Amino acid sequence: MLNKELLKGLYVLTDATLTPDEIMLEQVERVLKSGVRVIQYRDKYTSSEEAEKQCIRLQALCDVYEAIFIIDDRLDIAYRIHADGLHVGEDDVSYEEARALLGDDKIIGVSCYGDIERAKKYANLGADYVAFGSFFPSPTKPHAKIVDPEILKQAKEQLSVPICAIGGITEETIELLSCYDIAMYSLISAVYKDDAIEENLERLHAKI
Ligand SMILES: Cc1ncc(COP(=O)(O)OP(=O)(O)O)c(N)n1
Ligand SMILES: Cc1nc(C(=O)O)sc1CCOP(=O)(O)O
Ligand SMILES: [Mg+2]
Repeated sequence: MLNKELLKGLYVLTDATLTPDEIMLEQVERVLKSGVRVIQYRDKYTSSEEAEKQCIRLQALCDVYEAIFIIDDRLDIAYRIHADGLHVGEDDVSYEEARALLGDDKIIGVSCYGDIERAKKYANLGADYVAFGSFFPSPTKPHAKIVDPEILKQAKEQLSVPICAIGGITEETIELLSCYDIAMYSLISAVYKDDAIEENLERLHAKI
């Protein structure tokens, strides 16, 4: 049975550039050994066949650490490999379709950008978390629209599901969000910007 209580703290995503397949498993295991318990595979380019093989490896690794493994966008792979969960955005498969296929026990997160009404809609439909952002310029997603962090205050007041922030979150910017007392902070480059993964995570953990 999935432990949805683990939906808290740092939520670390993979990246086609910063975590290439040949070193991804080793990097993710270092992240898990540092105490992170929510991992996401996010890759827009790899073929479905190769992505599925990598997701099988990542799910097995997360199982060893009793961590949650979520796949971005790719409902077919999440279903076929019985992944812990899926993350969907506005241009992806619908939340409703994903929930119908994956069932109630799996975790489904929804991107809500700067839209509190979208978050309320999907939280009411049963989304297990909602993600807002980007709050700061993101090296990984430079064209993402910047969102006012005040939406996190509204979300805390109006939503009862775990709230997640994403976009340009670093050891400097995370301090600007910690006052909102949200459940999860999603990040990529602040962790994998260099090979000092453990030190990067230690500094980030100290800020939340
Ligand atoms: C936790 C979390 N939040 C946001 C995203 C963004 O996903 P992405 O597929 O890059 O963009 P959208 O499809 O949501 O517009 C994510 N992967 N994880
Ligand atoms: C995957 C993603 N989604 C975003 C959104 O705004 O929806 S920003 C983003 C990239 C996050 O990477 P970094 O921590 O390197 O900024
Ligand atoms: Mg998406």
